[in-house]
Amino acid sequence: MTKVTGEESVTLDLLKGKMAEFAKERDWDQFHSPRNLLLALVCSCFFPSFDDSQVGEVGELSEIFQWKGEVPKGLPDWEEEEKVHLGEELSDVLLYLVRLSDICGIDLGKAALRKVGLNAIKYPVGIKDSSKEIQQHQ
Ligand SMILES: Nc1ccn([C@H]2C[C@H](O)[C@@H](COP(=O)(O)OP(=O)(O)OP(=O)(O)O)O2)c(=O)n1
Repeated sequence: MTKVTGEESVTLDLLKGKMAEFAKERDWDQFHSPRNLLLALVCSCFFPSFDDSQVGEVGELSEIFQWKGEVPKGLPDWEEEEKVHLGEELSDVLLYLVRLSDICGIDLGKAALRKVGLNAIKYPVGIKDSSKEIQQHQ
C-alpha cells in the first residue's frame, strides 16, 4: 500500500483509492460485495475473515456515546485516548461508506453535493422545523 504521510489533502477519491488498494492486496475484493459492506457498516460483522463481534461499525461508534448522556460539543472532558478511539470508529464508518459507494458505482462526493442542494430547497432559510426545536432545548 502506498504510504500515508498525513500531509496529503484527504479527499473521498484518495480514500476510495486506498480502500481499493487495501482490498486488492489482500484478495478481499471477493468479500467487498454491496451486501457485505452494508452489513459491516450497520449490523453484525459478516466478513468471514476475523471479527467475532456482533456489532457493525455504526454500532461500535454508538457504543462510545452509550450511557454518557448528552455530551458538550468539542468533547472537552474526554481523555485523549477516547477521542482517538472515536476518530477510529468514525473512520471505519466513513471507509466502509466510501467503499460501498465505489462498489455500487456511485460518485459519493457528487451525490452528497447534490443532496446538500436538495436539502436547501426542501428546507428554505427561515422556515421553522423540528430540528430547530430540538436545538432550542439543548
Ligand atoms: N474485510 C474487511 C475487514 C476490514 N476492513 C477494514 C475497513 C475498516 O476500516 C476496518 C474494520 O476492521 P475490523 O473489522 O477489524 O473492525 P475494527 O477495526 O473496528 O476492530 P474491532 O471491531 O476489534 O474494534 O478494516 C475491510 O476493508 N475489509
